[in-house]
Amino acid sequence: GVPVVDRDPFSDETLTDPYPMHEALREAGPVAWLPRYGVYAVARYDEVVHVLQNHEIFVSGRGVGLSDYQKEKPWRPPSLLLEADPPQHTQARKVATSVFNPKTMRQIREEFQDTAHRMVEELFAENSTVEIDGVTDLAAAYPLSVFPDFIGLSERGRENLLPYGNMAFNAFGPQNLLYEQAMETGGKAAPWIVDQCVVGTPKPGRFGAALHEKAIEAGMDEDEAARLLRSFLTAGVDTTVHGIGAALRELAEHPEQWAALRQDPSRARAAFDETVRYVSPVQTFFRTVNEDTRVSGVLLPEGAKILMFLAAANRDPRHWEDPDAFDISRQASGHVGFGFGIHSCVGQIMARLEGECLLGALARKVATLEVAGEARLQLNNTLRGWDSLPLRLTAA
Ligand code: HEM
Ligand SMILES: O=C(O)c1ccc(C2CC2)cc1
Repeated sequence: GVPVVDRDPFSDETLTDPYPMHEALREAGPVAWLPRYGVYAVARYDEVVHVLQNHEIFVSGRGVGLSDYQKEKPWRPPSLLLEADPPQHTQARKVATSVFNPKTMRQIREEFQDTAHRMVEELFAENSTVEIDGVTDLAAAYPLSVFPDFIGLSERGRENLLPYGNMAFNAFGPQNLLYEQAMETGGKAAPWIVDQCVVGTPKPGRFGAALHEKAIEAGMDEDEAARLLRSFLTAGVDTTVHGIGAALRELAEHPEQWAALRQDPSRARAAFDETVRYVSPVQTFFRTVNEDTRVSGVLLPEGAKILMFLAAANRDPRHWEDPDAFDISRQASGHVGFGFGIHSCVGQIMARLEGECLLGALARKVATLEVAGEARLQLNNTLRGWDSLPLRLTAA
């Protein structure tokens, strides 16, 4: 029979320190059974990639959280990207990438770089040694400074973005206390998000309006065009905040890696990518088995939910050399921190741009980056990231 791993991936204890569970899951076998939630689990690199690649069998249209949309009502109208299968997904993805693409990133690169440099400079306005909170002062401040303007959101109400994203990411998990609390707080942020997605609301000439135009051109109605933009507001902020926060934490915890980045700031993009592999800000996602199938000999019946441990796959010793080493010179390509296959992250080009700009600015302007106190995790059913990160920085 299938190896049973009787652990709760969504408990505060496991969310705080998931590594023993990742090891237990990888060692249990290619597929495991989680009796706590009645779902299958894959934690080895090869099996996670197998599930992500076979999107006709392991579908997204029935929800990529614990809830099966064929059996339960979604908490909000399903995403046209994340919670859709071909052919609907194919059309939405084509519209998304017609505006969200490398050319667009080249157009905004200078603006993103200037904002990062200015933000790092301002840290040292009063003193050449400062103590900051790496989350509020940098990891959250930077994405919230560049992303809403890029989309063309109204100046007022941007404080709704993080709570709304936090709700969406908790909603992929079970209806535990984290879920309930996030739905309460995020529910208050939802009206502003919904309003900002309405066709005609985003500032003309910015990405939100451009996306709407392309969606309407492609034959979507205004509700679909609004829902497509909702995807970017949902996924576009909490993820990069946690990705950048994770990079600051790991660089402060590994002085030799900080020194390597200082020595060559052009390694900033690679440092961010290694962070996404090593920390995996998006820890897990589900798929639903759409027809009886076998994975490494294990029969998975139609209707089964399968939980993919992206973070465990990103440290699988069967795939990675010295997986638990944070090494910015590693060739991290192929990691599943941004997913894999047809649903792979459509925003990764922006996440990488933000990470590269912020870490590059730090590497050029900051001599030392040190931990200055106890960091505090922000627990979430899907995301791993810091709530606060005391750091001490000295200017170069
Ligand atoms: C460090 C930052 C980020 C991480 C770790 C991340 C991670 C992921 C992962 C793992 C997936 C695959 C989900 C699945 O297979 O079901 C995904 C998809 C997606 N991401 Fe990201 N993401 C990040 C940043 C962003 C940003 C900045 C945006 C938008 C501006 C974004 C928008 C999306 C969208 C729309 C999808 C769905 C794509 C589809 O289903 O075709 N993400 N992301
Ligand atoms: O389309 C969406 O609403 C959406 C929500 C969350 C994500 C996570 C994976 C980053 C992606 C897309």
